[in-house]
Amino acid sequence: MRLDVVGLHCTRGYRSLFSELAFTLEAGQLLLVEGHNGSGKTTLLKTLAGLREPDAGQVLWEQQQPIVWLGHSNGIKDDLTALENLQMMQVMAGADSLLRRDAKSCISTLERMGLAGNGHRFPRHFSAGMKRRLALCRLLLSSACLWILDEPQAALDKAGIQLFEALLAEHLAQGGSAIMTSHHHVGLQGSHIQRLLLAA
Ligand SMILES: Nc1ncnc2c1ncn2[C@@H]1O[C@H](COP(=O)(O)OP(=O)(O)OP(=O)(O)O)[C@@H](O)[C@H]1O
Repeated sequence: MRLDVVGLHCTRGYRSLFSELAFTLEAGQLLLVEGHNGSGKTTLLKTLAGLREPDAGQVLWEQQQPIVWLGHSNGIKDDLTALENLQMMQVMAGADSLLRRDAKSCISTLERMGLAGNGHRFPRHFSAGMKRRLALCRLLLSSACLWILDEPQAALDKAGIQLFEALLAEHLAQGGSAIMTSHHHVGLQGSHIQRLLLAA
């Protein structure tokens, strides 16, 4: 997988957030997008995910690939149980046939995310951190090579952050890539990590 960003320019209202932005992301690499509130991180991530058009420039894929998108909103349904939410995530990730949906993998995913025993509960009764853990289950249920994550650690406790970082490290070690924002310290290190500071 290879993603090239060339001459990217985005405005919001009358304000230019960034221009002539360029970078390349390859298999196994993580891009950390940093910057203060309002500097344009979410706008950049949405543009990279194809959820909004840039004002100029291009986002080029070597080969169009499925992605996992996780924004500020958890994208979970309060009126479905946690397990039903996971089944929905499996379908969204491409398991469109009833036969391919796998209840066992949903249960083990909940266990891995520290939500064992909560499968038949409704997320409307979950804490904010539990909802974020449920949302992060989509990372385990998808085989997409690129994760685009907007403040994935929001609302997570220390154990939740460690769990997320372990998932991310595993994904990168397997040749996956990720682009994420964070106002928290990210405890991963190495030459496969790039940083991009937006300073609008
Ligand atoms: N729908 C919108 N219409 C007009 N301006 C917007 C809209 N959404 C965001 N903006 C503006 O775009 C700028 C960048 O917003 P963005 O959400 O990308 O910032 P951010 O770096 O992700 O911020 P934060 O760290 O607070 O999440 C801000 O100045 C914001 O006011």
